[in-house]
Amino acid sequence: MSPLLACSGLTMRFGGLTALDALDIRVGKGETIGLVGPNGSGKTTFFNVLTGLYKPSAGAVQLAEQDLFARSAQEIGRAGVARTFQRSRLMLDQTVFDNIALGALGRLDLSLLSALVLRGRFRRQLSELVERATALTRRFNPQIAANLFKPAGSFTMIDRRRIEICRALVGAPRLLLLDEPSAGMTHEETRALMDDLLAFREEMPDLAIVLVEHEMDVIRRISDRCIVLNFGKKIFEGPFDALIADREVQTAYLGGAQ
Ligand SMILES: Nc1ncnc2c1ncn2[C@@H]1O[C@H](COP(=O)(O)OP(=O)(O)OP(=O)(O)O)[C@@H](O)[C@H]1O
Repeated sequence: MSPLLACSGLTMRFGGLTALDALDIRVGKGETIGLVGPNGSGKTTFFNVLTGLYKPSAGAVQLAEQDLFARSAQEIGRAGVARTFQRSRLMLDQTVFDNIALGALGRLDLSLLSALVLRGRFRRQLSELVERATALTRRFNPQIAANLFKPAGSFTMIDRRRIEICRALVGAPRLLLLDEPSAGMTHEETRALMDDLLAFREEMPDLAIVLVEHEMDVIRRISDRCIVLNFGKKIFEGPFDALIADREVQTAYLGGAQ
């Protein structure tokens, strides 16, 4: 069976710097991949290329056999790729609902024609979106669902992360890219968020996840398979236990690789 995501020879150059070097990465439907590597190894660049923020220099990207190489961020989003960012991108003075609704923009018809002429359909779309946002946030924390129209800034750090994940999920993606969800959180908060994600995966078994994370405990708990990057190259692919034992990975983390 062909994988959900298939990247081959994926390369991203910034002038003389090769940030992604002929990467071959495959992700199956429902699989969770832990993507690790030292600082500057290309993890976020991989996400930026996959989501259309950067135009790759060479290679091929397919999602469910649909060619996504160098497509626009909107097209890629519509094809089913969603992400969260390392640094929060929530609009803190806007409501939780407004923040989550942004994740569904590509799938809604928000044209003036729709708003003026097809008012019934427009209202239906909006109320469906409120229902979806309520259901999603309730899975993570009922308190968020109960306060959907309060500003996102009035929530704790972990709830803000949950809201960001809900924003990524509201468009019903097939592939979810999580960029260091534990950043800025305590160990307890990280553990609670991982519990959420594990519970979530049970409910959405077809959703594929690529998780960038420095916390090895998180990678161990949540990944079906791990991939390690170093200087934009894939240096390891396999189960977590083998990653920990791998000499090249150890050298990359301790420095002095290459
Ligand atoms: N827009 C850009 N312009 C020029 N160089 C860039 C750009 N984005 C990333 N890079 C470079 O590409 C390389 C990979 O960076 P990237 O942010 O993808 O690494 P990372 O593995 O995500 O690191 P970290 O773990 O610190 O987030 C780095 O050398 C970085 O400086």
